[in-house]
Amino acid sequence: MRGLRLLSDHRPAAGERWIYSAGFNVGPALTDTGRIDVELADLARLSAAGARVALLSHQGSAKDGSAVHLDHVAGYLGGRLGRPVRYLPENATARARDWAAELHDGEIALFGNTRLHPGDEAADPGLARALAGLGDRVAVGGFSKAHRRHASNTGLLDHLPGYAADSLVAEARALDPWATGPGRGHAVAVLGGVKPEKTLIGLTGLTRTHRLVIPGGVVLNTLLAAAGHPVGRSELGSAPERCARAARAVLDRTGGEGIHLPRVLVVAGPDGVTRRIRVEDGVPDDCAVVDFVIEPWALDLVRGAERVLIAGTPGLYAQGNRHAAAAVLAARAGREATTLLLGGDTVAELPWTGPRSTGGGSALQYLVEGTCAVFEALKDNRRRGAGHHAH
Ligand SMILES: Nc1ncnc2c1ncn2[C@@H]1O[C@H](COP(=O)(O)OP(=O)(O)O)[C@@H](O)[C@H]1O
Ligand SMILES: O=C(OP(=O)(O)O)[C@H](O)COP(=O)(O)O
Repeated sequence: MRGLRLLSDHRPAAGERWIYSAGFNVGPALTDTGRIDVELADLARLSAAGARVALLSHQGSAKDGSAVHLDHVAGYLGGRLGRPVRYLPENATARARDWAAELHDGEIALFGNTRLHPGDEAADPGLARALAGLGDRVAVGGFSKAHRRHASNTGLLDHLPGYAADSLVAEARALDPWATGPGRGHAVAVLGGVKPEKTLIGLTGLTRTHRLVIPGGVVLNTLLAAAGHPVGRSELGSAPERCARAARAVLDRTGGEGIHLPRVLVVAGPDGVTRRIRVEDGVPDDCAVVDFVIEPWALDLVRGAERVLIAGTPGLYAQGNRHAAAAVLAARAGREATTLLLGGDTVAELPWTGPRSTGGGSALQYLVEGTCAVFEALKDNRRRGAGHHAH
């Protein structure tokens, strides 16, 4: 965390024009509000000092049409902050810049979902420049996207002086003991979900530091395919070839040692009906892996581990495929404090009261690499004195 400008070191003044880059990647159902709650203290402090805050967040993706407007987040924020938070549905237009210029001292307004622009994820410099027109300084929160180099986080840092929000620093610091804690002898990681980072960073990195990795979700499907098992219509995620190469490299390096490959899988047929099959029989062409059975020896290691990380639901939990997840959680009952859940869907879906991080991919990157793209961009921003010509 050295070399960053910290928001906590800055005493905000009335009338200062801030952009606050947040990670409110939560759908209208607001199933889990953790990603909003972590930003409340920073926002309240800026507002109480009279700063004017143009709040920006991503949600969903332009790639699959899952990005929606964020009225639901503004409503929730207003309730929690005890003051109205308007949702202004644009962010890169002259109109949005006018709205930002008209904010009152202490006002917080949430501007359009940045993921409604394909250019956010493409780190379009023109979009970053337009977004930067909403303020004079940027506070970077949103730890859950700290591994991304997108227009709405690192892109803004090309134009404005950047400050690490307390939320960003606090979430990273909370992970430190999990990165530097016991090594192969004592730690177990459960991987799942659908995003490529679970394989590219999680499987690649955690097999070096953890006694046992239990792959689930797309990580398991990718490993099974890499090991030569037919996987039928199983989900292989958005970067199947890169993940397959990473899985093959892990298998070559480890010979499979320290990795749990199940003998029994739960597959769903085209009608959605599930049944158990043996891995050696292969997943039928019209079926997909949705869950699996963890071997008793592996559950013993989960039970005895000093620390357990769970990054991604190991099965399609929300659709009722809960066998692997339930077995892991049952094995950790009474040891909540040493069991960490990472990521949006994982935290929202699994019934767990222990520690959690709002970041899935970002937390894995931080744990494995010791930093994230956003921290490096903030350091670079400070070195360059970036944006200090700003009004
Ligand atoms: N075998 C599987 N096949 C398809 N999808 C899966 C499978 N296992 C888990 N998933 C999906 O992965 C989602 C979580 O993925 P991801 O976004 O990577 O996790 P997180 O948000 O916790 O980082 C779950 O909501 C679940 O629907
Ligand atoms: O949900 C997120 O990450 P996660 O699924 O790894 O927890 C973040 O909001 C980042 O979103 P993205 O993976 O669409 O860039």
